Amino acid sequence: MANVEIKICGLSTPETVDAAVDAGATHIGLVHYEPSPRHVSLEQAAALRQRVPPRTKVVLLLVSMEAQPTALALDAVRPDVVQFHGRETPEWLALLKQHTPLEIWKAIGVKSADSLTKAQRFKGAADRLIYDAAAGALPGGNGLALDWSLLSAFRHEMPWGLAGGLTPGNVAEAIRTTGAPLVDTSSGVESAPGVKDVDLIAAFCKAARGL
Ligand SMILES: O=C(O)c1ccccc1NCC(=O)[C@H](O)[C@H](O)COP(=O)(O)O
Repeated sequence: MANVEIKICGLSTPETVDAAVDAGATHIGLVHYEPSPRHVSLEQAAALRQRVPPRTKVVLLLVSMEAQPTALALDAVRPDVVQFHGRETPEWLALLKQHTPLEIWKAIGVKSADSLTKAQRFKGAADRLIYDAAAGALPGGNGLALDWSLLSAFRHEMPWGLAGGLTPGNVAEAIRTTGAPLVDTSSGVESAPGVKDVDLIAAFCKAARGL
């Protein structure tokens, strides 16, 4: 578990970005999606991005945005990775890939083993798949876990990560069960929706590393 990558998602304040970086998160996520309690404007996202040292990668989350606003968002924030969490198709992502050097991640809502098989159509279009629980009230960030046994039984052909309902208390077991090379949390390190807790962020990173 020592080498597992850790993404702390839905950060919206300088203090919690610093806490994630200090705790050794490999990625921090900024959600640009107005209905989310974790939404940050492009201006806020760009300012938070500036605080992050090069060893920590910045992931900008977008949901079903058109091409022009996507390009504007990437230009304003200049993330290392763009994660799509909506209805984006492999064709759309493949087109975007021709126009940006950024890493492209695609979130997949997992309901059954079939969800994993179907997600392989993103091969060549996305650089990594993030397996999350199926969408609830929001496309992501619902604090719901997927059935981890589906992932342990699957032959992964693409780089991937595990999201959905991960907490400091269950992340070690999730890694043991699924073999996830990257774990991603949002509500599991919050004291209320959209309010990140610096102690929970530190505890999550420690637990993910098996410390
Ligand atoms: O976090 C949000 O509010 C959000 C809103 C819209 C799209 C995606 C969103 N989050 C994406 C993430 O990568 C979360 O970390 C992932 O869904 C896990 O969330 P959680 O189950 O709360 O840990």
